Order: sequence, then structure tokens, then C-alpha cells
Amino acid sequence: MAEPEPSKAQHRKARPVLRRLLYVAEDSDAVVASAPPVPLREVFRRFWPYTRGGRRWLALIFVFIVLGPLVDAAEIWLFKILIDDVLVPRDLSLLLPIALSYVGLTLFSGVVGFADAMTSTWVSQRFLLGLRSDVFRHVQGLSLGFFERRRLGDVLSRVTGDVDAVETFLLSGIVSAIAYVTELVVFLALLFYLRWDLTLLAIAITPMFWYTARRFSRLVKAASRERRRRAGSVSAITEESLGNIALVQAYNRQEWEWGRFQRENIGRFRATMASTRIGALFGPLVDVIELTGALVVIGLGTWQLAQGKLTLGGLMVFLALLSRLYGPIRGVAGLSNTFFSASAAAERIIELLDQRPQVVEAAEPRTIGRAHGTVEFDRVFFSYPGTDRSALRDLSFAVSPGETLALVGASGAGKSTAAKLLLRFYDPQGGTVRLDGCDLRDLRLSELRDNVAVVLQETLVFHGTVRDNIAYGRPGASEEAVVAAARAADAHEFIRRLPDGYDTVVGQSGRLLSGGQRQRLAIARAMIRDAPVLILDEPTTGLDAVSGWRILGPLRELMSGRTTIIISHNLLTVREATQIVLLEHGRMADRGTHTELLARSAAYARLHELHMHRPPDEASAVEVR
Ligand SMILES: Nc1ncnc2c1ncn2[C@@H]1O[C@H](COP(=O)(O)OP(=O)(O)OP(=O)(O)O)[C@@H](O)[C@H]1O
Repeated sequence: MAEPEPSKAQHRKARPVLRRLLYVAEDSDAVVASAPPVPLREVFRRFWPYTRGGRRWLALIFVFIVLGPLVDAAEIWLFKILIDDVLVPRDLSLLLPIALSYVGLTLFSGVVGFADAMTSTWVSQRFLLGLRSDVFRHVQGLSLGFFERRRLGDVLSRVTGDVDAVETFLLSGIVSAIAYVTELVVFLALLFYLRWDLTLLAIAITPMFWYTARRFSRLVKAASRERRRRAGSVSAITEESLGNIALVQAYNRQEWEWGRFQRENIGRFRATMASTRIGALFGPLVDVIELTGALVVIGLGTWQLAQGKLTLGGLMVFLALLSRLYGPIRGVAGLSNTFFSASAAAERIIELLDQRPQVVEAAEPRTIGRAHGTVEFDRVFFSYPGTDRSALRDLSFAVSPGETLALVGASGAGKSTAAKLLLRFYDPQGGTVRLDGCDLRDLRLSELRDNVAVVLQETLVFHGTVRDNIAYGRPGASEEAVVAAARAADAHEFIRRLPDGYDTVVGQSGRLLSGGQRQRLAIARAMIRDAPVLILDEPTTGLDAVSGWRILGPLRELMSGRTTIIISHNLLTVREATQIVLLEHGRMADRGTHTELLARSAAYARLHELHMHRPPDEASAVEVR
């Protein structure tokens, strides 16, 4: 770290000013909360296993670490010989061997330096490779509930930024610590060998180093924690704001979004400045301590030189070695700052790794292979974690293969929640959801989801080609299968007209396609998955009447022979359902076919009325209440 010139005024300022300089103000209504503190020992314990692949190489790095100070010491010793045996007696006979030794040592240290740099980088990057990939895999396996509560940008910042700091903590930090200790041992041994009394005097000041370092490391940790948290917030706001750029621009909210961003940005700036101030104050303080030690030694050494107890070369070498000794002492003292700062990042990773999926697979899950597709909700009660309102209350229904069950009801009635339970994104607090008579909690998660295909309200299209997007439903699907699915979804014609046909890149979130086209792509994806159970969550949302009509054909094709649960506000899609469940506040208010409900349920009849007497484009968007 670059340490700026010491500001003398800083040393003189009164305590409150010092407090303001050294402490970072924390913002209570933060975008992202700080991770809970974790002791250093625990941080080591958690991340040490990730060094597994590189431990053999670590041993090699330690060899390089020892070689470094030995070469340095040899060079310094040559310097003593140069002064005492060549320069002072003006005897040139040793000059050539000394010069050759210098060349040899320089070449050797060059080779060691190269090998050291390559090996250290390899080991640390291997560590990062493993850790980052594990963190990603872990986060990916967390339940939907986690992502609904967390800010994605903060998670991104942890996976990309904080992971690097863990490496500093565990590898670079430890390697530096060992390097410093080795240097200390080598130089101290030489110093003692040269003049034990002067050496004792010189190291008498070390407790002051430790004391200063201890005081500073606590401050560094507070500042680093705040810096990391702010980095997460900046990332979260960037992701949210740029991810919804169309909304931001359409509502002219740029200034407001910028203000939100800027608040965190300034917070990050302040936290970084605070930690730099702490580091920058630490440097000059240590300089003063170091200078005190050196001055005492120079004083005593000059006196001993005058007394003839020490040669000029001896004194010069002593001072040269001493200057090398303070480097590692200062380094070891400063390392605690590095450790504490990196541990602030490690805490954020540990917090992420400690998140457990709310949905856990049974210890010995049942295997059902391809299901027939009978779906059953049996007296299901559910409320979202952290809420006390029930999203579903005592919900029971059953759907057999080839049948279609439509869930209708006002917005917030619990329709999508039922779909989430069937995919086992959450487990119900009461009752059971079954597939082919098996409690979902007993099934292998991947197998359950293999048996279900979904077309969601917001059509999920990835940045990639049309072909990739369809084949996402069944990895490794053949070209024929992709085209057949597209044909069945009535998508083949429009895909053919795209600039590169099936190779057209559709842009992030499929922005280069129309809503109807995206929907048909999603149907093709569900089609190719060929799962026995189908969940259609508002498949015609956002489509005008013509497009809505247009995808009815492909939808019917997709639904035929499968168990379908359709959530829709559009009565046209619902009318053909085998049974319709009318939900009100999470409860089943009524159940029957379209004709039965029309005759019996005032609420349903009113809806139908509303739907039928509106112009078709409005009718397709009207909600069933
Ligand atoms: N992740 C969540 N955390 C907490 N509460 C939620 C969550 N998702 C939904 N809810 C609440 O659960 C209830 C049911 O929501 P759900 O999304 O199932 O309604 P819906 O009938 O599908 O509505 P819409 O027709 O508007 O999609 C609502 O009161 C909603 O506020």
C-alpha cells in the first residue's frame, strides 16, 4: 500500500479530531447490512480446506521464501568484505571474485524471483478458482426464498469481489507472514553474530511496533467492514437500476436513481478514505519508532568504531542489516491490518456459505423416474417465511394425467404460490403436496423438477441463440427436436424470418423479440422438455387479443396428454379446463367446470360477464375476481 507523507498536524490534533479521522461513520438505514463478525480462527478453519490442491506447491514457495533473505544476507556480507578487505586496505585482489559473486547472486535471485512469482500466483489463483466456483454452486442451490429476500447486486459483489480478499487472508497473508518471520530470523542471527549488544538495543523498540499495530488493526477492521458493505450496496443499486433501465427512463427516475447510487458511492468513498487515513497514519508512526531505534544504534556504533571495537565495514553492514530487519518487523505488525481488513470480506462470504436451503432433500429420496403426473394438494397451509399471513389455507385438489386444472382468483389470492409449492420452491407448513401419490418432500428434487415443465408469467429468455433457448428445456436436444418443438409452438415461421434463423441471438432477456414471440419460445422450451406435469402461469399475460388467441393452439398442443395446472386471468384459456378452482385469500372459494361455476358462482359469473362484454383486447387482460 502506498503510504503518503505523514501529516505532522495530525499528530498534534486533539482526541475528538483523531476520532473523526480514524473512525468510519456507519449508516444505520443501509441498503445492505453488515455480515456478522467471525473470529479470525474460524475464518482460517473455514477456508483452509480450499488450499488442498496447492499445498504441495506451498512447500515449494516456502523454499523460495527462505532463499530470498539468504541471498540478501549474502549480498550484504559481500558488501562488508568489499569495505573491510578491498576499499579500506585498497587491495584490489579480491575485487574480481566479489564482482563475480555479485553477478552470480543477482542471477540466482532473478531465477528464484521468477519461479516464486509463477508458483505463488498459480497457487493463489487455484485457490480462488475452487472457492469462487464453490460459492457460486452453493448460492445456486439456495432456495428461492433466499433470492426473494436478498439484493442480487450484493450477492454478485460477494461472489466476484469479496472472494479475492479471502485469498489475501489465507494465502498471500500467510506467505507474507512466513516470509517476514524468515527474514527476521536470518537477519537477527547475522546481527547477533556481528554485535549481540547492539542488536539487543535495536530490538528493544519492537514492543512499540506491536502496541501500535494492535491499536490500529481494530480501526482497520471497522473501516474495512464498512467499505465492503458499501461495495455490496453500490453493486446492488447498479444491478437494480440498470436491470430496470426501461422503467427508470420511462418514468424519468434517473435523478432519483442516481441520488440513491451516489449516496452509497459517497459512503464507499468515505469508508475507503477512512481506511486509507488509518493506514497512512500507521506508516509515519512506525517510521518514528524505527528512526528512534536506528539513531540509538548509530550513536553507540560510532562510539564503538572510535574505540576500535567495530570495523567500518562491520558498522555499515550492521546498519544495512538493521534497515532490513525493521522491514519485516513493520511488515508483521502491518499484517494484522491486512488480516483484519481481509477478514471483513471473509465474513461476507461465510455469511453466504452459512445460508442453508430452506428446501432440503430427504436423506434417502425416493426414485420415481418418469411420473404418470397425478398431482394432489391435500389440506395445504402455507405462509411465506417471515410473514404471518397465510398465502394458502386448507387448499385441496387433485389433477390426473390429461386433465387441466385452472386456478383463478384475484391478484394475491395465492395462485402462483400453489405453483411454487408444486415445484417445491417452498415446503408447506401444513398438509401435503403429492406427485403420483408421493409426498414431494420424499422425492429427489432434480427428479421432481424433471417431471415438471413451466411457462412462467414473465417469460424467461436468456442471452443466447433461439436454438439455445429452446434446447435449455432439454440439454443435448437434437436439431430436429428443436425444430419440431418450435413448429408445435407455432414459432417456426417467425424464427425462420429472423436474420439468422435459429442462430439469431435474442439479447438479454430476449429483448429483441416481441412479447408473443418470447411466449412461443417459452412454449417450445416446455414442449421439448416433454414433462408429464405442466404449469402455465399466466401464459397470455402481456399479449394482445390476437397474440393471445394465436398461442392458444400451441398451448392446447402442449397440454394434451399431460397434467396441466394453468393460472390465468384469461377466461378463454380457462374455459376448457377440466376443473376450475376459484381462490379467495388463499382459500378455495368454489370449484367446478366453467358451466357449473357460471351457473352457481356469482363471483365467477360476474367475471365472465366482465370478460365477455369488454372489447377483446381489454378482455384478454382483465383479472378474474
Ligand atoms: N416471496 C414472497 N414473500 C412474502 N409474501 C409473498 C411472496 N410472494 C407472494 N407473497 C404474498 O402471498 C400472497 C399470494 O401471492 P401469489 O403470488 O400467490 O398471488 P397470485 O394469486 O398469484 O397473484 P397474481 O395474480 O397477482 O400473480 C400475496 O398476498 C403476496 O403478497
